[in-house]
Amino acid sequence: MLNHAKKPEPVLQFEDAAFGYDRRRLWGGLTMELRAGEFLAILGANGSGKTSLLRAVLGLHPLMSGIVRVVGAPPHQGSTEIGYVPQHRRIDTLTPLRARDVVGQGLDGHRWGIGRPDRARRRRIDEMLESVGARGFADRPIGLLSGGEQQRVRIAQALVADPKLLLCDEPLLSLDLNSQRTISGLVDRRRRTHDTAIVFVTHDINPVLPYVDRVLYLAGGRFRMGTVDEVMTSATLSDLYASPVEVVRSGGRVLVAGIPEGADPHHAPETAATLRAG
Ligand SMILES: Nc1ncnc2c1ncn2[C@@H]1O[C@H](COP(=O)(O)OP(=O)(O)OP(=O)(O)O)[C@@H](O)[C@H]1O
Repeated sequence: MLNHAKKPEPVLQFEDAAFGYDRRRLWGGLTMELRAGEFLAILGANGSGKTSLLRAVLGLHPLMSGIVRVVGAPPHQGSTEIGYVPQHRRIDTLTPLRARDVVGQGLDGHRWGIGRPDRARRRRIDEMLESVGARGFADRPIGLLSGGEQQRVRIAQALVADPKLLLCDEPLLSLDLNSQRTISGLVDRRRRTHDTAIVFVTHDINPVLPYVDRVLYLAGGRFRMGTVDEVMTSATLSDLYASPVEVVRSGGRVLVAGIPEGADPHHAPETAATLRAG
């Protein structure tokens, strides 16, 4: 019997896409598809255009050329298909919002927010807070929570309207190791339970190493895309940076040394020293 089942539509699609500001091109020639439940990590040098890629997906800035589609349609601001965790900034201690209010903001303008009785809305928010382990501080002012707690709340806000695509911009920045593990684990669980596709910008692959399906690595106007094993190698990164870069797998971690100075201050020189010592 012929199988007429249609291949599911990609959640995110780029076709020969190029991005830049004014006439300055940041990257180009990007063709890729992300399917439901896939976990894509975006790594790369500072200023290589990782956040800009998210801006293109959010419809905040047009591509220079090529095509980007979110669930088959051109991106547009306020899309209900996308949940977004912007780059981490500490929230002011005087912000007069409780954690649950911040999660509730994720429903404003969405189908869950309109015409629903308060009780249903409240239940939805409670479920979301529970799923990220934030019920215990649901009624505390957001500004008084720790960095890791605030980040749980931000993720709950991004997911509460049940998007098909979750974009996270450096969600682990300035979190301790435990919180990094918690946050990465939460994001992974979501894609497993809800088939949400994940785009996760990070300067360190290690906290998400167990979860990542593919890596998109941007540097110097070029990129490489593939599995961790394909991309995180000395040969691939040396080629991308046009300079010798050493990648070593040790104790289940990926250690990178020799990123050219100025290209990525997150990869501090001591990493190289540690590598040589190890
Ligand atoms: N609105 C804008 N107009 C003009 N240039 C911009 C704009 N936004 C960002 N840029 C520039 O584009 C480049 C890429 O910025 P982007 O934030 O996308 O990089 P990134 O890879 O996310 O960097 P980082 O790792 O430092 O967060 C930078 O040189 C930045 O200064």
